[in-house]
Amino acid sequence: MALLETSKYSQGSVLGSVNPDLASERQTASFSVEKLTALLDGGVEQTRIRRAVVDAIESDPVFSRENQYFQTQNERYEAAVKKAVHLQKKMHEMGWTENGPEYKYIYRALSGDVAFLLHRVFMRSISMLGSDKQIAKWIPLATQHKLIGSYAQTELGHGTYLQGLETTAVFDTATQEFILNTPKISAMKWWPGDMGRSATHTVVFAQLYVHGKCYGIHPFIVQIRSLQDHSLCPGVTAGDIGPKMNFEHIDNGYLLLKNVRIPRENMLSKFCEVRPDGTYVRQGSQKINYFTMTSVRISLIADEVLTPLMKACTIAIRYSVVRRQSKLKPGEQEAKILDYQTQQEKVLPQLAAAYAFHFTNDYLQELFNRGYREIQRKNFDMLPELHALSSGFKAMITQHCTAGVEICLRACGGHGYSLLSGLPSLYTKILASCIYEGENTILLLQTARLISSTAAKLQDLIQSGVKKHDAWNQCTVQLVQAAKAHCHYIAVKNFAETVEKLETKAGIQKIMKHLCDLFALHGIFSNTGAFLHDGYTSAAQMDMVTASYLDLLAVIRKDAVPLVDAFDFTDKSLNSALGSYDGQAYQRLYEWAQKSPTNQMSPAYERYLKPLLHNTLSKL
Ligand SMILES: CCCCCCCCCCCCC/C=C/C(=O)SCCNC(=O)CCNC(=O)[C@H](O)C(C)(C)COP(=O)(O)OP(=O)(O)OC[C@H]1O[C@@H](n2cnc3c(N)ncnc32)[C@H](O)[C@@H]1OP(=O)(O)O
Ligand SMILES: Cc1cc2nc3c(=O)[nH]c(=O)nc-3n(C[C@H](O)[C@H](O)[C@H](O)COP(=O)(O)OP(=O)(O)OC[C@H]3O[C@@H](n4cnc5c(N)ncnc54)[C@H](O)[C@@H]3O)c2cc1C
Repeated sequence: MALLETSKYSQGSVLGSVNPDLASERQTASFSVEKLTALLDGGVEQTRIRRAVVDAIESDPVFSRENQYFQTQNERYEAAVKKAVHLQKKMHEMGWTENGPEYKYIYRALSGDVAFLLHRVFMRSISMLGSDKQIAKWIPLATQHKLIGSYAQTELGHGTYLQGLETTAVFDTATQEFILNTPKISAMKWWPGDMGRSATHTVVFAQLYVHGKCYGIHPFIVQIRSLQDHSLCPGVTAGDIGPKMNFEHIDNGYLLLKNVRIPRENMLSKFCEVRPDGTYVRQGSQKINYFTMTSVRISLIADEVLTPLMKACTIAIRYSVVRRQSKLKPGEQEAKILDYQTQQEKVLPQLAAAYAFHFTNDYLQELFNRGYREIQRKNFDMLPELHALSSGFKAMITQHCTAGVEICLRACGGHGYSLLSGLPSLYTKILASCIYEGENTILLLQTARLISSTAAKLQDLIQSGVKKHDAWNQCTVQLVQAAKAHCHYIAVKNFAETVEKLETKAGIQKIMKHLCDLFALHGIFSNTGAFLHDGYTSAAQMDMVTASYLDLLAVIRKDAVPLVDAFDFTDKSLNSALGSYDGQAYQRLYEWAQKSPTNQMSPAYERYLKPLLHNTLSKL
């Protein structure tokens, strides 16, 4: 086997040679991988900065994820806190700052395996909903980690229906304080990240009461643990909610409040305020207090949703060219599984979606920044559109990418089911994105409030005497579908417009055009019924769609490995025995399995197995 020059990204003790089945795939790229990486990063300089951050993080043993698959929840949490604390030192050492060019690459370089995730959402809430005075007081403390924050909105009894939240904040004019209570078990805050063991403060969302009148949900800063000894503050009960499907590194917790008093100044008051005499004043929609969610629904797409799909595509496609199984042509050697059309039809549409949503994310971020600038000028006109788009795209993209990661996992057969492939962890983590920051169905229904076609049915039902809420409920399945289609259409349109503007040099525009066509055709191919039902396409046209779709699979298959190489993930960030740059999957699986604690002698032998076998033995 030729000892080919391995990428600087290959790791570990394996021979160090690239699997020739993988090497050959890199020799026929129709485009410049380096130029595509630079396009994804937004320029050559951005690629350089990102790689420098990756090198600095991955060369530091504290950030290693090598044993991650063998750790308990407690070990994962402790390691994540250690990394979060060490990161502060690292940032200082490297001269990285929150506003510096390196900051946005740190989380991706850590593969998100770091504590205090909700501390960032805590800070985002204060930046967006706090007055200038509150920002000046709390943001420096949070930036320097002189406190650790959380975001406590969801309760045991309510996550979706915010109007139903039961935590109360009653204004006491005499003492100029709010008194916070979670009056019954269903009011207990449940799920807030960093709440279980880390946070000293949190933003609590509670129903505001002044002089007996309820003003709806508002955000309040509450200290929950002592800054001296981390003991719980008076009236506060808090703890960890226990084992989860993933996010073992984050201490999701619960919070009970019993007559906890906080100063009037602790209600976040950029847009809503309670004056000393109890007068309530608000600027703009009352929903402005939901704005943190709107912003996080867009912020989470890149790191929590696109990166996992890109990693899953990288693992599944590299594995699909080193895994040979069964004979495609009699008499020849076993085929690479990526040569089977069905394998192409599994993984290549996911690859196209990863590129499509990368460009969708750029579009959303730009739209959000424009809307946020207006809101900062107290012009709330864009708020409804921002809400509708952030809700719809968060739901559509998380749903699409979660399904895509699962397809990549299943496309790797038995080895995909091993934690050592990296795929199960990617899947169980991305799955949560369909639930948190707004369960997807709910969010699609928010978008669907704009959808005209089903409005007609809604109108007919109401005119026929059906009550409005019943009529709405009887249309929700179609509304959800319509909202998804609406967002998918925008994603296709945006991808096509982006491709139009790409440089033709280096084969970039051509390969992006193929991916855009595949993404669009896959959308039609997967929803044949809807397109035929509406008379939008004829059966003959649908045959053309199918033919073009399947032809494109064979075309893109030739560039599949260079297309995932362009995502530029190091072996350490993939943390996958199947997806390494050198394609030595079998050697890594075997090598990594030896590290598993399950290969140390278990007490089960002496205690149970040996007596069983010997007892049986004596009878033989
Ligand atoms: C900070 C850096 C971040 C970096 C990235 C970090 C990523 C980290 C992610 C990983 C960690 C995950 C952490 C998870 C945290 C959470 O999950 S926090 C909790 C999230 N919870 C939710 O999302 C709750 C979902 N429910 C709702 O949003 C609302 O209840 C609802 C479903 C939208 C309904 O609203 P409601 O007021 O209850 O009733 P309606 O009648 O439906 O709406 C009334 C009108 O208000 C408008 N509206 C609703 N929401 C908004 C909004 N956000 N913005 C603007 N407008 C809104 C709605 O459209 C109605 O308007 P009209 O039609 O004009 O009446
Ligand atoms: C990993 C993770 C981290 C989280 N972190 C945080 C955090 O840091 N802070 C925080 O506050 N919360 C957090 N959450 C909670 C999360 O925001 C909620 O779980 C989410 O908003 C969904 O609400 P729910 O759990 O009440 O689901 P429910 O609303 O009970 O959903 C259950 C089902 O009911 C359906 N349903 C509900 N209402 C309607 C309706 N009107 N019409 C049709 N169907 C409906 C839903 O579609 C869904 O199928 C986290 C959750 C997870 C999984």
